Amino acid sequence: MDLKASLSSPVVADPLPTLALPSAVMTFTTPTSFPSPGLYLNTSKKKPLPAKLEEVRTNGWFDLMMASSPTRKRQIKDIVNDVQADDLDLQYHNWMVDYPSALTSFETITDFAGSKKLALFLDYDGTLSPIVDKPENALMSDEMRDAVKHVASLFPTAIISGRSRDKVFDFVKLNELYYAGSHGMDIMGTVGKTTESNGVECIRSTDSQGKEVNLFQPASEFLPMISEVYKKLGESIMDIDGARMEDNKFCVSVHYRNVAEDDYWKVFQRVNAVLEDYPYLKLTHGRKVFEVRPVIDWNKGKAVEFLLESLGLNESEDVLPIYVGDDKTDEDAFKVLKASNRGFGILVSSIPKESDAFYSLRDPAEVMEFLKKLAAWKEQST
Ligand SMILES: O=P(O)(O)OC[C@H]1O[C@H](O[C@H]2O[C@H](CO)[C@@H](O)[C@H](O)[C@H]2O)[C@H](O)[C@@H](O)[C@@H]1O
Repeated sequence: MDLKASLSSPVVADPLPTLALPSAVMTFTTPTSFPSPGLYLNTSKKKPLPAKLEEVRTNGWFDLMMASSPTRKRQIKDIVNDVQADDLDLQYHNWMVDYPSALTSFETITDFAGSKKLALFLDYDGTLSPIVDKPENALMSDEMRDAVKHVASLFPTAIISGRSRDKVFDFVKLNELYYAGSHGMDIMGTVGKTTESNGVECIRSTDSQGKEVNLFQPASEFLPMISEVYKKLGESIMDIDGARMEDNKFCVSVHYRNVAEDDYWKVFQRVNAVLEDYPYLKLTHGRKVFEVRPVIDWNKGKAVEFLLESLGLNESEDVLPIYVGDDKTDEDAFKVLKASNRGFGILVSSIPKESDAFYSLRDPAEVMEFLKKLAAWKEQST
């Protein structure tokens, strides 16, 4: 959707393939069925990870690790130099020509939305809560919670997070939302017309309030493998000061935010070594975190499509989905919206980044302001 240019470019066809579990969700073709635990533990098949450290270096993983989500200390060290600070400011402002602020472009957005029904998708860490050193301290402010609650009373709203669904619910504590945890591999949605997706059946369940819900868990076969690798990874990084693990149910995070820079590489090597034995798991990289997850063709973008479909919003031209997120994994959702030519992404970033989002917001404080403005606009216009 060329929202910035004309607000009306032609709709492009959905390029996403149809999937079917278990074999078709695999992003590589060799295995035709899911291996037994015995097989996948001792496999020597080529893993979908950079094989040699040299290759890894040239592929840019090392640079990524150094650059991702600079620590506050480093940011301060950087900005003590006024000239550098001015330079960064200028770079950011230049970048905003391509990714305008969703706040300053608010009228353009609402003009475009017109009478369309908005559907909101929100990432959690770095979007609704600021990035902090300890994952368990990434609390959402009460003011943010009120803002999310308010928009959710006006538009269908979902949180899509890399965290486990339970954990993200514990942070957000709002029953009026839909939740997708583990990068969309664990969705709790409405009991609507969607009973399956890509060959995976939804499971009928009840939520904490006893309401009937649909659970969609396309990676459930991977649970034993994930808990095994969680244990092995934990053992392998145990001696690295500051490195820590997080169990996100269908994926595992290895955090290195509190590791000395000189040891970053060691963390990567250890993770890589453990994953040598797991060709059915892949490694992605977030903000000072490695994310280990099943090699199924499922991500936050697919989760957005699934939720739109299950909410009965997928076919309608009158729906405008907006996705707000800060991380690499949110790019999958930005891409889906861009390709389907219907909605758009908003990247939360205080530094210039290449993205498939259309707009930007600097930080969670600006996200909150944007949500409040959306709610006020909706209430005024009805
Ligand atoms: O998809 P998200 O909701 O953004 O989850 C991605 C990861 O977020 C969390 O880690 C990030 O936030 C932490 C708390 O601010 C921070 O300490 C860490 O450095 C960041 O990477 C979460 O803890 C991870 O498990 C998620 O994979």
